[in-house]
Amino acid sequence: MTALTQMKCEACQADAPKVTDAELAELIRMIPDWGVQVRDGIMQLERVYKFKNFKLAMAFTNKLADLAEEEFHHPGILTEWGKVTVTWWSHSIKGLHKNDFIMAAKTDQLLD
Ligand SMILES: C[C@H](O)[C@H](O)[C@H]1CNC2=NC(N)=NC(=O)C2=N1
Repeated sequence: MTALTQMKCEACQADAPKVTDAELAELIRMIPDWGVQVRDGIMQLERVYKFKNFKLAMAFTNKLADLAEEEFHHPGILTEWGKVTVTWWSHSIKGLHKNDFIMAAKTDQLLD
């Protein structure tokens, strides 16, 4: 199977299918540092990245913003001194699409 980081996000229409439970179980194993949260009934992927200070946290945030624009798929981002909380879900389907797993894997690559 192609690595998530080699894939591109597809345009996610409102009628696009959410990932199935089986797909979720397979995909979440590919991004072991990410967790699944449910907020207001919406399933989301979330990871907290730690940094030495605010400047480094902000630099990561800006790289993530560029990635989101490149893929036209956007995360929730909470940037604080020394940490950045990143949350991925698909607004259009109010849940998780494969795009969110692709973007979580690509977010991890920003640390390289
Ligand atoms: C208006 C709508 O949010 C936009 O068309 C795009 C842009 N970025 C997006 N990002 C995410 N995470 N989900 C979306 O459904 C989405 N849609």
